[in-house]
Amino acid sequence: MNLKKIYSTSLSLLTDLYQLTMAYGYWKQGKAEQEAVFHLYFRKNPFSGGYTIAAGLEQAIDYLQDLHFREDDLSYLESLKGSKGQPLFEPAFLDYLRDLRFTCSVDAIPEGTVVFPSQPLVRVRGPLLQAQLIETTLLTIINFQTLVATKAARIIDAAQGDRVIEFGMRRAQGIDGALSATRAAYIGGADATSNALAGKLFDIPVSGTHAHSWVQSFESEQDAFNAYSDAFPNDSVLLVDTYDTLEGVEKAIETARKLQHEGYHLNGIRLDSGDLAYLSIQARKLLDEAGFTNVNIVASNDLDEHIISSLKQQGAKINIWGVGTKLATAYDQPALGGVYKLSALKQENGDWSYTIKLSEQLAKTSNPGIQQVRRYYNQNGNIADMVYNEEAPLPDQPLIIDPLDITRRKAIAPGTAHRDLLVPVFVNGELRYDLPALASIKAKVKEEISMLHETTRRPLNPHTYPAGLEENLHQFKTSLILKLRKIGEEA
Ligand SMILES: Nc1ncnc2c1ncn2[C@@H]1O[C@H](COP(=O)(O)OP(=O)(O)OP(=O)(O)O)[C@@H](O)[C@H]1O
Ligand SMILES: O=P(O)(O)OC[C@H]1O[C@H](OP(=O)(O)OP(=O)(O)O)[C@H](O)[C@@H]1O
Ligand SMILES: O=C(O)c1cccnc1
Repeated sequence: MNLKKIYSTSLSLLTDLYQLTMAYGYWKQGKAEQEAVFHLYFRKNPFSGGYTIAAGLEQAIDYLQDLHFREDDLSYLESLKGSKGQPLFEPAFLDYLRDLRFTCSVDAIPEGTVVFPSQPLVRVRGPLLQAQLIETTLLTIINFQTLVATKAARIIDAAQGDRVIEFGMRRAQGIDGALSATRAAYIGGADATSNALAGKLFDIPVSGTHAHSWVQSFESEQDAFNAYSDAFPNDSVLLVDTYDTLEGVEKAIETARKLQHEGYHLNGIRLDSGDLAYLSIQARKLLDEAGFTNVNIVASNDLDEHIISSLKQQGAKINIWGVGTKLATAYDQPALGGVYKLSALKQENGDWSYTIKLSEQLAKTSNPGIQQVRRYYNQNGNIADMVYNEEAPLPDQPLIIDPLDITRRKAIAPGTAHRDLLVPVFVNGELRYDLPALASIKAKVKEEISMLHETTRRPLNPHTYPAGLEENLHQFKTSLILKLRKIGEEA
């Protein structure tokens, strides 16, 4: 399959087959237009961290806005056969799909917001068939970008204000993995990327050094450095570890002298192996002694937030961090585990019927209702988050209950400042959301993280931020669980 063809196709079939078979079933049952509410949320902060950064909404919006089945999609569906060779879908259903346009209302938490487990990042309300159909695509977009944006934020925190360049494309999960990872890493705080297409598509600053092959292709390391700096007299970062790192630094200093003589300056050196603390300290000493105090020291080699923190503690003299594999692939936790669950269905009499998915594990039992997330804060930062049912009245003094440990409760004093996190994105299929620029999403992440207590930010065994269900919603959920368990026992 030609890559160009993949990237120009409609995304309507970028879904699991079961979304289409359920759509057919709903249509046959006359349930296609029944109003339903789904929520997209995750159950656990990734990387054993204390917070998560929401990302991916812009691409989710793109997908929803363009949701329609083209003739080539319909021909493909027409060609699908059941086990007895009969067509999987009847022609009248394909006609229904041909005319289908997205008419749901969608509320979402803006990209770059700090979020916590069980909070809906996206709420979809509309015809059951449509709201169901979009599950997998929303999840594939939002799960991955949220994961990588969170990883990036942790790495940025560890770098304590130093520049971080994302180098991950070669190890990313395929082409879209690379592009999405670069976008999400930039949102999470990376300053630049080596990925030129992502630079072009998303207007992300691009940056880079050179590879070992550049040095290997010359007679000597010195020739290689001089030649590279001839091409980029003020923008060369020389990779010094092809043969012997500290000898490489000496040669880079020679090139820096040559550049200085010609009225230019060496931008930096890059270390890519060995003991990065020791080598950076020695390299800094050599550079400083030669008068090149402004030459940057870039480091790369399987870095992540833990190694960066350790190198900082060891007094490493690295001021730019190139981070690839472990960022772009979210190496230590390659999936977020976000889910999309049905929580309400409109009955014929116009009343909502609330639904949950039971599980032996409390964490896996979904929440009912038409949910909103309220964040309480004061001048020192965030106090607590509460998921509540928008359809039920809220008490003056709400009580937040941790769904996983009902003894963990937080009462909110009347008048505490708050804001609701889910904002309207589509109203009956019409886009009503001004997409923020990537740079402002990135700035938002910084601001959002600054609202968290340092104990919630710490990478290891962080304090659990108070986030839970409003008491009435919690009680309603408990009563639904008990009722459904009883039904199960009677059956
Ligand atoms: N001082 C240090 N403290 C903690 N971790 C370090 C330190 N120096 C380097 N590291 C990390 O240790 C790992 C060492 O990687 P590795 O075993 O591949 O060694 P290497 O010297 O880089 O070898 P190679 O030449 O194969 O790249 C990398 O993840 C690197 O970032
Ligand atoms: O280590 P990462 O965080 O993924 O950063 C990107 C890596 O990619 C390049 O080398 P490559 O991995 O191709 O070769 P190497 O392993 O021999 O250095 C670069 O020199 C970095 O080491
Ligand atoms: O520009 C670099 O130094 C670079 C780019 C990709 C991967 N590793 C390093």
